[in-house]
Amino acid sequence: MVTRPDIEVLPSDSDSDGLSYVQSDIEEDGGSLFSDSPAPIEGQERWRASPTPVETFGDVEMDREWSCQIIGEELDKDEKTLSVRWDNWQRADGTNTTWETDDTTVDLSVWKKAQKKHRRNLANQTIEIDVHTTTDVHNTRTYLRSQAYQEKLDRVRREPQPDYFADMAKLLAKRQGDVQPNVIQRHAIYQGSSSSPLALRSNQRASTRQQTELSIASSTTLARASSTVSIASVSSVTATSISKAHLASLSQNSSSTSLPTVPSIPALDKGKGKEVAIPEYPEPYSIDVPQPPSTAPSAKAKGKRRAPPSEAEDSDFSMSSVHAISAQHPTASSSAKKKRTRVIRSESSENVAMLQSPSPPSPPIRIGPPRRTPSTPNTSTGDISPAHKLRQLQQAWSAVAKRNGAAPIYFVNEIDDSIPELDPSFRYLESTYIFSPTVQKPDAGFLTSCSCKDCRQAKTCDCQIVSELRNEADVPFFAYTHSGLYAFNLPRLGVEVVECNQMCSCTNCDNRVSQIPRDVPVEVFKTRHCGWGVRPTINVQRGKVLGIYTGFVHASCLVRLSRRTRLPFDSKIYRTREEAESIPIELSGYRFDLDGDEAEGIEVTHPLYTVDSRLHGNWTRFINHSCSPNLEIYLVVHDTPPQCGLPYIAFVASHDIPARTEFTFDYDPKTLQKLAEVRAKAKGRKKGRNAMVMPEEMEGGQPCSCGSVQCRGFIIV
Ligand SMILES: C[S@@+](CC[C@H](N)C(=O)[O-])C[C@H]1O[C@@H](n2cnc3c(N)ncnc32)[C@H](O)[C@@H]1O
Repeated sequence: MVTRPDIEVLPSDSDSDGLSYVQSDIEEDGGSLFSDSPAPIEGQERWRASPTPVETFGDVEMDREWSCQIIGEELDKDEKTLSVRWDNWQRADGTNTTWETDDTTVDLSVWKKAQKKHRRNLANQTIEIDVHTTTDVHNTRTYLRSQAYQEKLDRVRREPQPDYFADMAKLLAKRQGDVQPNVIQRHAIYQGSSSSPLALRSNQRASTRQQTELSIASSTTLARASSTVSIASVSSVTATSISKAHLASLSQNSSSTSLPTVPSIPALDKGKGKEVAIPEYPEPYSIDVPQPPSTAPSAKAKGKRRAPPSEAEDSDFSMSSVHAISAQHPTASSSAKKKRTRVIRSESSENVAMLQSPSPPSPPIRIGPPRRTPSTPNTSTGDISPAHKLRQLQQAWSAVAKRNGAAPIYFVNEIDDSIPELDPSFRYLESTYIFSPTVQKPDAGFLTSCSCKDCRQAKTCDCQIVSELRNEADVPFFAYTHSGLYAFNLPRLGVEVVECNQMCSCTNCDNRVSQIPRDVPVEVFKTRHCGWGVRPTINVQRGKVLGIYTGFVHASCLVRLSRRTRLPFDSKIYRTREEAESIPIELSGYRFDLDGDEAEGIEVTHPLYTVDSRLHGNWTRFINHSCSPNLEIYLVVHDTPPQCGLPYIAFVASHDIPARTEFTFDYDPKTLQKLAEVRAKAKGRKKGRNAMVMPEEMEGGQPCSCGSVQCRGFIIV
């Protein structure tokens, strides 16, 4: 109300739709405000005054009250002109609006307040408008809009800004699910010596491998067009202002906390395992030595696939549990059987339950020479018999295997009363690695994925196109047969089979053979000359893929990284691979270099890793060497890009293997070649000694007890 001495101004209804904006606030084309206004002349100011002159009232009666409403405004470059509608005045032609300058005595407060409110609403609605401090507001379409920007900017400055980086971290974490948001860092090029135990050796030319520098900056080299998640796409949906460097630092920060945690008591099964059809096995601890069926079930018939378990899911059982159990173990009682039934049915708490429930009465597992009487646990002292410990191992390992959809693992000792030497903290991992904090496992977004219908067509399956598995015409080919057996068609040792992965749209394709849960039950048994070994309880067909070597993966140049990691066998910290190789031979036999396939002297361009199965691992850690082996190994990847040096080592039957025949593989196939060369040179020396001549670099090997007629006499571990 009020104000101008000569005019009474009615308050305008600030919320009414009657607010009229002479200068449209949604004028998108930057053109003139009115359709009849002349088009702007190039180079001229856009903010030109309306050609309409400001009216003067002349000699109007000054003593009467004038009521009016502001109905709009027009903006010039520097000043605002208001359109005012007079209630008790009109021209001869009936029009009753006039233009008033901004310095009018009309009370503008209500109008301004209404305008401000309107602009605020506009600013709120236009959430798609990014606020950039660098934006020149004069490039926006209208003055009102630029005001809205300005007000929004002011508000954003006053209020906490959205944290794009936190959002991005959340997004990454969400996308990766269980997978840790790791990104491989740049690693210095390392000259690999490839002389460590169980090395996969071959004449592979490193030059055929691509350089692995999986920093975010170079991620595009890995993110093929078919990748369903790429950093590029991630950034585009969030804030374009996030630099890749920022993102990299984010990922790397998050990865610093990403060491997979391995619970000492396994986490409860939250149903993941239920996706898998778990074959029926005899209850692990209620069996005698299992009787092998006549034929091995085929992978296709039995092996339903499952998503690869997370490390935590896969892990499981520690020997300390054995001790915990043994301390509580009561004598067998009738109630034990009931409890046992409950435990077995309750998959979700299988290992936890093991700690609480007594073991069943001793089953007749054969242990020790037949003449000995099996000892029973002495509950008063906490001592338990070797037979009992074996049973507990069998239960525990089989429980984890079962949780992962895999067949049982039995333990048998028909030689003496020893048990396998396992560290008390040993944990069973059926099919995954545990990563050291220094290993930056690349996130799943870097995986190349496929969307093909038939992944057997290697040349059209995007996953396999990146593989080096190619024929002479450089065409990719499939690594497996139609019945899911390994085809033995790798051009050379060291070439990785690239299987389909979690990002592929095929969920159950034929290119996932090594990911099928093991359906061959195995028996860890005491051998006569080579410590503990392992054998199948059923016949195994040539080409059958049996499992992968699991363990703790660390960068090869840092064997021991953290004082928190308990390594009772070996407490020294090794800074280099050379130092690491100085560890006692009896301990080094459980390490597998993942780059052992590289030809010596050739520059290795990806980080070097070693899998150590002393504290974590599975049944494959018991596979002994033979100079006439019945297993072969090959490299396979499905949850890391092929170029980053983190393949799995898969074991495959290279012959038909009858049930209860020991599994063996050649720890160092390349030795054969070297040996032939050295022995050829040694021709002419005393006969008989020739057979045992060792190449210099093989000195330090240990005598081989494989018993094969083709025995080379020593093994390098
Ligand atoms: C990976 S472990 C195999 C499991 C091992 N036998 C055990 O009892 O734990 C490798 C170690 O087994 C022994 N070994 C394997 N094959 C052997 C062979 N042919 N002759 C002698 N010892 C062998 C060596 O001590 C070697 O360091």
